[in-house]
Amino acid sequence: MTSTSAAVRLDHVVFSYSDTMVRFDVTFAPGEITAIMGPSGAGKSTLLNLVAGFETPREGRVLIGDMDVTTAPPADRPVSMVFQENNLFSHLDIEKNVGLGRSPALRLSAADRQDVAAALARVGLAGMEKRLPRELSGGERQRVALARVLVRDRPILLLDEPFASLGPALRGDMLDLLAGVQAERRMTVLFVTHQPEDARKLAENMVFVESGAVAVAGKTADFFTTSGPEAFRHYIGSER
Ligand SMILES: Nc1ncnc2c1ncn2[C@@H]1O[C@H](COP(=O)(O)OP(=O)(O)OP(=O)(O)O)[C@@H](O)[C@H]1O
Repeated sequence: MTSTSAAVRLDHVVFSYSDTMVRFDVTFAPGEITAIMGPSGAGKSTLLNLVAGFETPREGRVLIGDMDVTTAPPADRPVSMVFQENNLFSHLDIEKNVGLGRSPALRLSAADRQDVAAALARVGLAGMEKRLPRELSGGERQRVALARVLVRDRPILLLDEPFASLGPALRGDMLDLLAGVQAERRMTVLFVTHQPEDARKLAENMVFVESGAVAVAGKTADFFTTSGPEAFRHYIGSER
């Protein structure tokens, strides 16, 4: 089971909430991880919501590979999403929460159940199938969300500060897990984070969003040199 890599493109997209307008014209490299950084309120979550289909552009197009998904409902897009929290249904055990990635009605074949078990083992949660989300730590809950991504097996993964509420050591473990999973599946990953070191560790590419638009896009390594973009250096508080 392998997702096929696909680019994500926002082609001259314009979108507005009541008093905020964003304009995005950007392409995310297929099969790679791109960190999306920028000040609070810059429009990072809005960008992910446009790709996921929770918001629809007023102008422009959203493309996933060759597919124009501009007006497609979220369920029809080849996308998985993990938020900072509340990814799981509290009344369903872990196995069912992961199974939802395969069948929203939880009609699971024997092969589906095997995939659920394999995904839970892959994220280090074998044996916890019957627990409820409240019986897990915050880090374990995010592992469950990742296991669901694995059984869903879509080519695009959107992550909105998924590890922000975890301590540094745990965050490091989760980044390693995510890097491993991405290397196996070659998903196109858009990873919103406020942590420069997370971007540096995980993401080959970086998109810096400011005031509702992409201010700079490039290789992550270039952002961290002394001649990296000034807006980014200012944002991370570096005077280098
Ligand atoms: N549902 C909404 N209705 C109206 N305005 C909204 C809505 N969601 C976001 N906004 C506004 O759109 C702008 C961009 O918000 P967004 O959540 O995309 O920013 P962000 O970069 O993800 O911020 P943060 O880093 O704080 O999560 C903000 O000014 C915000 O107040």
